[in-house]
Amino acid sequence: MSLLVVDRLTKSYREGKTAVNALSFHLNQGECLGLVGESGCGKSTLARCLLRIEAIDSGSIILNGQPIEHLNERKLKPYRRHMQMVFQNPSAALNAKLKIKDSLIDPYEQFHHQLKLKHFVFTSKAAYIKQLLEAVELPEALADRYPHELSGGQRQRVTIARAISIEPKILVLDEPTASLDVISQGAVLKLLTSLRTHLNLSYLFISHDLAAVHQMSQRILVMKEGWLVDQFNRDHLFHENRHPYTQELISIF
Ligand SMILES: Nc1ncnc2c1ncn2[C@@H]1O[C@H](COP(=O)(O)OP(=O)(O)OP(=O)(O)O)[C@@H](O)[C@H]1O
Repeated sequence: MSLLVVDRLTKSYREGKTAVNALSFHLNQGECLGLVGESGCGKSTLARCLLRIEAIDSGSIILNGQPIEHLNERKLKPYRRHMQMVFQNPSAALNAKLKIKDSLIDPYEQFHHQLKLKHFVFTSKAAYIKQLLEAVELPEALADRYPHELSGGQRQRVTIARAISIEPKILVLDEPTASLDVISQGAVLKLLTSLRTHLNLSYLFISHDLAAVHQMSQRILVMKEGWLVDQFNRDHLFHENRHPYTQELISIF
């Protein structure tokens, strides 16, 4: 059974524009599914819909066999834990007034009643924070700093540590390296790949960068103007029967 099944998901904004059109796909346990498309094609809207940050018009989102699209906030809470998101801009995602350790502990404090951690061990707040920082290859000393005292790459590692802290099944990664320089981008992608294996995570990896999506993913979805126009195994990227739009993306690969 797939971990996440999305069936004919549709989302329009008030202006009448349909940002996501009858989109269907599935995500299997342990895989990285790439989603590529140019700016404005609806990638972030889809991500926000999956996380139920944004209401959908129609379609269904089935997480672990349970339709979640109509659940109210109270009933949604047990499912929220299983799907976490990493945003493009770590500065916006972290509270500037909180020390790193306080941002990192926040998901645990929200969800600890329902957590059965398998990888991390909670013996004390300090010991747990130390494990989280180690997992994303950051020095323990950063725990007492504020976000502005970290580099962009370090800040994104903190948001990744926070997302994995409650051991979700799925990470929705929305352009997680777009705000970073090329060296940090490569390092963060490498870290994400290693975390997926070690924590048995599944990723929806969203990017406008086909090369990054190809590097990270086992299967690839291509979106254009709200529609899913192509989907294929990563090894089939260069097949001649690719959609013309995918071929256009390949030409600027
Ligand atoms: N809150 C909103 N209100 C109205 N229209 C919106 C809103 N958010 C997105 N849109 C529109 O929906 C479409 C899809 O936007 P979306 O941000 O999902 O695309 P994207 O592929 O993630 O783009 P980018 O890569 O630039 O972030 C765009 O036409 C955008 O203008």
